[in-house]
Amino acid sequence: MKKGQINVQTENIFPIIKKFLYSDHEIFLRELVSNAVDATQKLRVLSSSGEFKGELGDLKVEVILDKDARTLTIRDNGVGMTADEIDKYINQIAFSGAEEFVQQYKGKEGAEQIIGHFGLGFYSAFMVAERVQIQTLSRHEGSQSVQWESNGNPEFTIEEIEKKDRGTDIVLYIAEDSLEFLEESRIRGILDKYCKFLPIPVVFGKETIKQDDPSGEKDEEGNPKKIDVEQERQINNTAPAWTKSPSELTDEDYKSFYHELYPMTFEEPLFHIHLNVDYPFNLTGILFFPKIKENVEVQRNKIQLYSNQVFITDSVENIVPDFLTLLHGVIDSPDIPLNVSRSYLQADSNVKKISAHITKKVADKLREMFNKDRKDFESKWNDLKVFVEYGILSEDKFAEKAEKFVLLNSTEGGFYTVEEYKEKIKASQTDKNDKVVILYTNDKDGQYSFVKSAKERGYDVLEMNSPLTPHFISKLEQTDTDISFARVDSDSLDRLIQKEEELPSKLTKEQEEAIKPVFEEAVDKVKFTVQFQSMSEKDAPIIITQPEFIRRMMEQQKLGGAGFMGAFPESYNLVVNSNHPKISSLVEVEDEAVKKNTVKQLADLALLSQGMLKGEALDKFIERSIELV
Ligand SMILES: Nc1ncnc2c1ncn2[C@@H]1O[C@H](COP(=O)(O)OP(=O)(O)OP(=O)(O)O)[C@@H](O)[C@H]1O
Repeated sequence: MKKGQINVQTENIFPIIKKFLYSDHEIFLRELVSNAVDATQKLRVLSSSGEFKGELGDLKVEVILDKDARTLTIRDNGVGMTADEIDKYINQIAFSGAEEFVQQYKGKEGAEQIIGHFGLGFYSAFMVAERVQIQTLSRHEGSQSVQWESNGNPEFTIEEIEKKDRGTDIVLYIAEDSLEFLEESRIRGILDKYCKFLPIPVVFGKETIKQDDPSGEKDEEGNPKKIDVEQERQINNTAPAWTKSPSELTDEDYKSFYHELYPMTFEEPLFHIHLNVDYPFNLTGILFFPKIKENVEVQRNKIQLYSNQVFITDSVENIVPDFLTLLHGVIDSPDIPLNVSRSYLQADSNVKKISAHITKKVADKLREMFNKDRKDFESKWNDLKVFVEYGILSEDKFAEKAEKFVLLNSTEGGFYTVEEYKEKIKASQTDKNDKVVILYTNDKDGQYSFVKSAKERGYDVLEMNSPLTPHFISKLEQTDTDISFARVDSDSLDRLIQKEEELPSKLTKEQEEAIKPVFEEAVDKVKFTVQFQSMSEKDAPIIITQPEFIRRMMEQQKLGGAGFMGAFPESYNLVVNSNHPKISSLVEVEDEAVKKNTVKQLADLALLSQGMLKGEALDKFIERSIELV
């Protein structure tokens, strides 16, 4: 047997790093600015541990665009590098000086905030530059400044230069195919996206601000005169709200941070959760609950993922549980790697732990709000319900906890937990098979007559009109097999909540069969099935129902999630109340035309009461009604 070591040829691996390491070329700026921030943070750590004795000065990172020279420079006044350090950290790909530093200074304040991990980030510069220079002066006293240069061949040169200030300039000579990175607006956009909350000031370009005139001159109204002053434009807020402790922040601070995150959103969030975990992983962040209205989709992709205040991504699907993507806010964890690829992120075990933790925190927060101030919780319920229902449907762990605070809303106005509601209606709405039948409407006005009849019988009707209702109630039925849900218009009340006693019918089976064809003729036979039922005389002569099961399946299918059933044809029951005087007296009518007309009119009225009478049929109905008047 022979042992060996796989040999990596730099010439071959280099193009791969350049082209494929990051799918998005703009990432190079995030990497270089992160390195510059690291370099200044390191200096802070060294200074506080007494190893660096010089002046820190104003630590900052500058991004400088020179369109004429076609260069983009990232400048810092951090630790700098000696020629030896360049050799060690830059010339050896995938040897991370950052990782080495963190190991060495473990436990020292600030050391954990170092961003780099892999020792690859610097080379992302070659995704956009045809030539890169590092001009650097190390923090060590009496150091010689040096310049490293390479066109990514991968040969490099290193030479002594004159550089007075401590720190590093990374100079990118932008390549022909990447000229977009010489546009000020493009660079500004990238910095805004990735660097908005970095812990060291990052400046780019200039801005004009108004300042009191130092000469002390006053305007006409006697106020200090303002003059325009040009100053460096700082991109970032170095101490964003999530890095502070909740006790330092007021509700207003949270709201203004929300608007800092989403400048284009005007609505206020409902409430927030401040995350702060040290163990078993590090995580900070603030999650905001937006008002979730009907449309679930537009809300997504608002959570921003950061690692040590460096923006990573805002498409967090598959990283946090699906239902959490409805929330807004920031999650920051140094344990989330600055990603090499998305699939890497998804597979990362820390990322998985983090998402389980957030799910738990969110459920706990809702539970706490419910327990602490139920009235307030109820007042927010309309905005919360889609989120909670979605959570229950998609995460079993969340569902277990949410059982205690998910609310049902009666059309009479009250809010009940499932347990409370069951208790409330048990006496009147338990059927002969001991099922507690929960009646609901998704459209109080559209199903008005059904809701009214149910109430006249002493039943309660819930209002359930979220887009997730069909899935949600199926889930509740699975969890508690003692209950079943039925929309008020899905059958006659006698059938929906079957009791022992059945009313006797005023018509014999033969009589029903004899007049049935007249009803069948009055409506579209494919869509409607005619049935006779002995209901109360006070109920309507005809009602149109749509069986709960089929309708729910159709709705679930529309939402996605029950696609296996194939398309359902629209189908309804035309339920004829054999005890209604208008129906029972039909058998005595001799004149066929009168009989037909009466049935047609009654059927149309039933359709009309449900908004199902349209077009030509409606027009004919009106004509016939005028005739009758
Ligand atoms: N501006 C800089 N000032 C001082 N040292 C730097 C600077 N940029 C890079 N370095 C050194 O070069 C090393 C390699 O940088 P590189 O970006 O390739 O990797 P990294 O930052 O360690 O990890 P990552 O790939 O996660 O960014 C750094 O760890 C650091 O020691």
